[in-house]
Amino acid sequence: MAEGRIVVSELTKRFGADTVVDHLSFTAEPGRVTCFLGPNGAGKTTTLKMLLNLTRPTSGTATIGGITFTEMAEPLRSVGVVLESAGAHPGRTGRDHLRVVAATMGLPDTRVDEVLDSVGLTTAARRRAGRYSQGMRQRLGIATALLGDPATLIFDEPTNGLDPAGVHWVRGRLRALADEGRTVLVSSHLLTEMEMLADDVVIIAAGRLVTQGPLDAVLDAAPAPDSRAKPGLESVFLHLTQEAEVR
Ligand SMILES: Nc1ncnc2c1ncn2[C@@H]1O[C@H](COP(=O)(O)OP(=O)(O)OP(=O)(O)O)[C@@H](O)[C@H]1O
Repeated sequence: MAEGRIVVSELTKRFGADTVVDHLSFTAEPGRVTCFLGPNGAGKTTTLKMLLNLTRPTSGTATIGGITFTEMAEPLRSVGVVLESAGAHPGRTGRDHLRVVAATMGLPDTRVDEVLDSVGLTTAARRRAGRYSQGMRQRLGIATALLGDPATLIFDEPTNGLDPAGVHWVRGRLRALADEGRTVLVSSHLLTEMEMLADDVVIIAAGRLVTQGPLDAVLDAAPAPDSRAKPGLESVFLHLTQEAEVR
């Protein structure tokens, strides 16, 4: 699955006079969960949109497996995406939603049943998506992203609004997907949860890279708030992003 590597290089986005992503470069590697972190308005969603060709970069490049999203012959089979806003039609059952998406990709209904099973949604699959709990909606989103067996998965705030069991489940699922060799990029604000999940972190503030690297290395490099304890991701994040904003 090495083909799923994400490479963001000198990516820049301006809206009028505002530079919201500023010469940003980072990578997300196959077989690892990379957590993409930054304060509100830092440019995370804009970066993900450029990666997925939902917004055109002002300059720079963002590639997945060496090519841009637009260059992919079968993007839905290469990249699975779970964005916060994405959802099924409320009047459609979960299974029917997946069948419609599968049909556009030329996939059989047997694949729908496989992904339903893999996210634990088989029994709820014949209920209308409009009646799903937040946790079921999140599982359906993940099932949709997995349909084409993509090498790369991109999640925007995957644990927002979930109860502790739901959060635990999503974390386990994302870990398993990375362990299968997939590239997993997760954008989130929830630092404690990300600390339990991340192999690598990419932290941005005001559109610029603040730091990136393996979680342990990022934590080790940070100045300890006191000599007794190793700092956690939250204190490192606050320290680095506040420092970046002051500059
Ligand atoms: N279409 C647009 N036109 C003008 N400004 C925009 C547009 N889209 C985003 N922005 C601005 O770009 C900046 C970055 O927004 P973005 O949504 O990428 O940040 P974010 O890191 O995802 O934030 P959050 O964590 O709050 O979702 C913000 O200041 C936002 O107002």
